[in-house]
Amino acid sequence: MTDQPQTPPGGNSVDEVDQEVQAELTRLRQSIDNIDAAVVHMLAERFKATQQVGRLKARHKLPPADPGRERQQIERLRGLASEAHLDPVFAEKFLNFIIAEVIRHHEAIARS
Ligand SMILES: O=C(O)C(=O)C[C@]1(C(=O)O)C=C[C@@H](O)C=C1
Repeated sequence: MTDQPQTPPGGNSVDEVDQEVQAELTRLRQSIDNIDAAVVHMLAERFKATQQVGRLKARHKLPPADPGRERQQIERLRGLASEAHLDPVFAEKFLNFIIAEVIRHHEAIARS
């Protein structure tokens, strides 16, 4: 990730690019950093909510996973992604990745 060469073969080094290009890159990266921070904060809030779901499920001996609910979420998210011009396949993979982690947490709560 960070060990990529700074200068591709035949390309410009970071020092060589025009100052305007550098300024544009810096501006865009600031925006990316803000978005990444928002994603982290939103994920933290989501995990706070799912931890509560995990405790509720454990207390009432409900199974950690709910495949029916997941199907609904995936359908909904794929629709939202398409409307937002985001690849729905990526959106589905992303949601599945998060849900797999949530199920792992639910299982740990149920065992504890
Ligand atoms: O809604 C639930 O029942 C949850 O446990 C939350 C959640 C999710 O992360 O959205 C996680 C696991 C389930 O399979 C479905 C959804």
